[in-house]
Amino acid sequence: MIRTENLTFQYQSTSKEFKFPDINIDQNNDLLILGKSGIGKTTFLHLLAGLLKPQNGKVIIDNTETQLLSNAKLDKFRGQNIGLVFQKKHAIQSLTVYKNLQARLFFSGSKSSDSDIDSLLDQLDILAQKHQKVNELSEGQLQRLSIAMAVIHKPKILLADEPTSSLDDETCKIVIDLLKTQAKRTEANLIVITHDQRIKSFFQNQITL
Ligand SMILES: Nc1ncnc2c1ncn2[C@@H]1O[C@H](COP(=O)(O)OP(=O)(O)OP(=O)(O)O)[C@@H](O)[C@H]1O
Repeated sequence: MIRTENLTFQYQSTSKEFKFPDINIDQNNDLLILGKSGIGKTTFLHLLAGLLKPQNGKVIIDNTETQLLSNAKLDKFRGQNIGLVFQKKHAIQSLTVYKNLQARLFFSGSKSSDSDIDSLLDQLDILAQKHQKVNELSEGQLQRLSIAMAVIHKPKILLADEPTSSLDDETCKIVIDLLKTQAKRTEANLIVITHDQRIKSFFQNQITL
């Protein structure tokens, strides 16, 4: 469960103050956040993830007000409870798919059996690439690995930043289906931010910034 109250944010070097609408998502629900380029979608997502701290307002995940946590506690909380699918891929290039997932588990302080890892890679159709290095993967396989890395530790909240903007229609649908399936599997709230109008029909709950 995630909700926000009266969130505002201002980058240090600028005079513009962002004011974000309140969101309130119950367990197992998804939300699509739409908005044109530059409106503040990534900024909002970073506030939800605790990568930025708001000037005012609250971000409440389960019963934790994350903006009140110290930086160290926030890092730990994020590592355990939040899965992030970014536009830029965060895997370590020189390591294999499997080693990247193990590293992700290590940093989140969670455990997963080898058979669970295999099952996830199989669902994402990259099991054959398990022992391949990241720099040997195709773009589509990299995208699937970034989803695997975002969900391997079974986060409560799965946040995706423009996961489909560079994809063709067919792959776009596959990626949204994968995100939804994985969110269901871990009983996570899925929040997707995008300017990609194609994915509107996939989400019941939507807001526009
Ligand atoms: N670190 C920063 N310092 C100052 N201004 C920033 C910073 N990051 C983003 N901005 C500005 O804040 C505004 C919102 O940026 P943000 O990335 O949140 O928008 P967005 O809606 O995600 O855009 P896009 O769809 O193009 O990715 C933009 O005008 C951007 O230039």
